[in-house]
Amino acid sequence: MLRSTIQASLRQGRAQVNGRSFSSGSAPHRKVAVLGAAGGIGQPLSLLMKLNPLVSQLSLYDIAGTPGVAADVSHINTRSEVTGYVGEDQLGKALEGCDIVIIPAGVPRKPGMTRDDLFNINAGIVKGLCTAIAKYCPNALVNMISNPVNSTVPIASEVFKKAGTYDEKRLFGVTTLDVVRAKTFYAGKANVNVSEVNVPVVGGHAGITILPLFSQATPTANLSDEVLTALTKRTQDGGTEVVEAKAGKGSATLSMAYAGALFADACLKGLNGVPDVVECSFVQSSITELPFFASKVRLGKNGVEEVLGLGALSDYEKQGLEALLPELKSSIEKGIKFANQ
Ligand SMILES: NC(=O)C1=CN([C@@H]2O[C@H](COP(=O)(O)OP(=O)(O)OC[C@H]3O[C@@H](n4cnc5c(N)ncnc54)[C@H](O)[C@@H]3O)[C@@H](O)[C@H]2O)C=CC1
Ligand SMILES: O=C([O-])CC(=O)C(=O)O
Repeated sequence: MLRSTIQASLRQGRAQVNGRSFSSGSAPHRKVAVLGAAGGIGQPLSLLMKLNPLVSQLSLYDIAGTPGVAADVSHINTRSEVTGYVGEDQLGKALEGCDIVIIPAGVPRKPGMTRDDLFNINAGIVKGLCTAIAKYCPNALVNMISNPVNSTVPIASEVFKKAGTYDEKRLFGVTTLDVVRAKTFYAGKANVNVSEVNVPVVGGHAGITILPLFSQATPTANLSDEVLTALTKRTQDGGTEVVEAKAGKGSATLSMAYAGALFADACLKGLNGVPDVVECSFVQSSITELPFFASKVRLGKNGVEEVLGLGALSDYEKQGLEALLPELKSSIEKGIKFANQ
């Protein structure tokens, strides 16, 4: 995982790709852009991507503040060359030749808001950035962090369709933070080593659309229904827990940067041909009646290699799945409608 990759790179300047070890200089060239790089997520995410030896070129773009962030991050003695780009005039250069574009651009929540309350501002931001991606790096994998993910991913798909560049294998809503939280909370209650925990989280990325499948969690533990319900609710409300604790100063940034860096690292490994890279993500899907759905996805050289099924669900999880479908459907439709206005 990212942690071991980073440690290995710092110790030896080497990267593991497809079971082979490359010196950092000989791993495949990979350009990664962070759009919104000067923000609360963007800055620590830029730092973590700078530590990733699979990245050779790091492109940091924002509407303000990127020269400083790029100068700062560029002094770190790791493989990638860092360039800062500021303002729309420089967006094309930031994107040209990108293998992966990570998008944490947009406004965060304040207490009392839902993620959907961000739609009016963030939908336009995402539409603009995706229009540029279609023009300057149509083959890049897009990692969408900007909320509401349940709508911004459908917006991106429509923008790409209109531009004639849509490839469903290359568009991802980043739901890794839900998995990170589910693992942490589960380990606490199950009293197991958190580094060994796996929990799939499916559905979408807002409230009840976030459905952790604790019945499939490993290592297994005999938790009561009451505990499983509490764990599910805490995972669904994890974002709100942080928004309230930050009391008006934004939403999760550090844990999101970690989660975003993990997901981008998985995408890089997939591109580089590492086998059996599986992460949960909100992607075009046919495993439910909805056109987009988060589930386990096998990543490969072209992005999504396989969307994996849900596996066996408990009765509680089956009910959660039924309950989330209408809300997720309407968020998806809202995004599609906006993009086609
Ligand atoms: N997917 C997930 O799990 C999570 C998603 N988020 C979302 O990530 C987004 C960013 O959150 P923060 O970094 O905390 O916000 P922030 O306000 O600290 O940073 C956002 C950055 O985006 C930039 N920006 C605005 N318009 C832009 C444009 N057109 N092009 C490029 N950059 C632009 C701003 O200048 C700012 O630097 C929010 O929408 C938030 O809800 C946050 C946490 C978790
Ligand atoms: O809750 C928010 O607004 C930010 C977010 O998506 C999360 O932390 O999961």
